Amino acid sequence: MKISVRQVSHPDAVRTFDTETLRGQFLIPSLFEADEIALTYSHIDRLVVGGATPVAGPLTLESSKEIGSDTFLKRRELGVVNVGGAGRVVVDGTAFDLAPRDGLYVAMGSADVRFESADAANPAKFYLVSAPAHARHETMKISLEQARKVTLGDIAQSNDRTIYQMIHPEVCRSCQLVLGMTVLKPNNMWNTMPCHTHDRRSEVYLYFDLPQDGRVFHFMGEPTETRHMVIANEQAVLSPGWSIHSGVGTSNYTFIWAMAGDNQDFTDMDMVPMTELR
Ligand SMILES: O=C[C@H](O)[C@@H](O)CC(=O)C(=O)O
Ligand SMILES: [Zn+2]
Repeated sequence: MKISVRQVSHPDAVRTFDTETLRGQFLIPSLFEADEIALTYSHIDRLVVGGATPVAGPLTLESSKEIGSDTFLKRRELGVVNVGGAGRVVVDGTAFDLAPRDGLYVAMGSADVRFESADAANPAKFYLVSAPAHARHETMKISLEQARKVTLGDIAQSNDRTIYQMIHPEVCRSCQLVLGMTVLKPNNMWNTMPCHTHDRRSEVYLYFDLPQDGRVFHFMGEPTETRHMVIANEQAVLSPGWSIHSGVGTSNYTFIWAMAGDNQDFTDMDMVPMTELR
């Protein structure tokens, strides 16, 4: 297991960042490395973001100095979504089979968490997002069928999409984490435009289902100081509460959004009028 730490950036500093600095602060370029649990510990709401990619054998979630507890989930909760081939997560001896796109909420206090692939030739890729927690809620598998579905957008604005709310108060209880998957229909490229901020919560996006040479132009920054990052398949981007988070792809794609902070109200967004954007 490896873990790297990202400190926070003040929005006044971000105005001066060049491309490399911007990417160094906000882009997580590599999450799914064979036989590795690769994590980024961000100080925005202490979100830990990464991937577990078991190929040769199972992988175990370990704690570390950065986490500060003897087990990773002693004071944390974890959201998992499988974006690879079929796999299994074993939580304190209970096995949860995760087909592609299945999610799992792992309760605070779970001591032993293992990740396995069903087929080494088509390994599972477990996307992981963890936030600090103060109470135990039950570990629960969440398929897309169980998720709360919201359809938004239309093809004329190239943003016809389905939002699957997976870790959400109406689906699966959690302390802080709210997580889901947004699937754009073919010929639709835009997500989250008109855009928003929510200073009460930080957010992280994982973009996937892009072809090898496909890219998402992801927009971030204060509404009057927008910047972009060019993002490839299976890369993640951190979004502090003050930043917009929206993107347009060279083809349609899927992304997983996850949030933590002061509330779990998905609709608590400060919409940015188009006239305000710069
Ligand atoms: O705060 C909510 C998040 O930004 C996303 O859920 C938005 C999203 O999935 C979309 O518009 O497609
Ligand atoms: Zn948002």
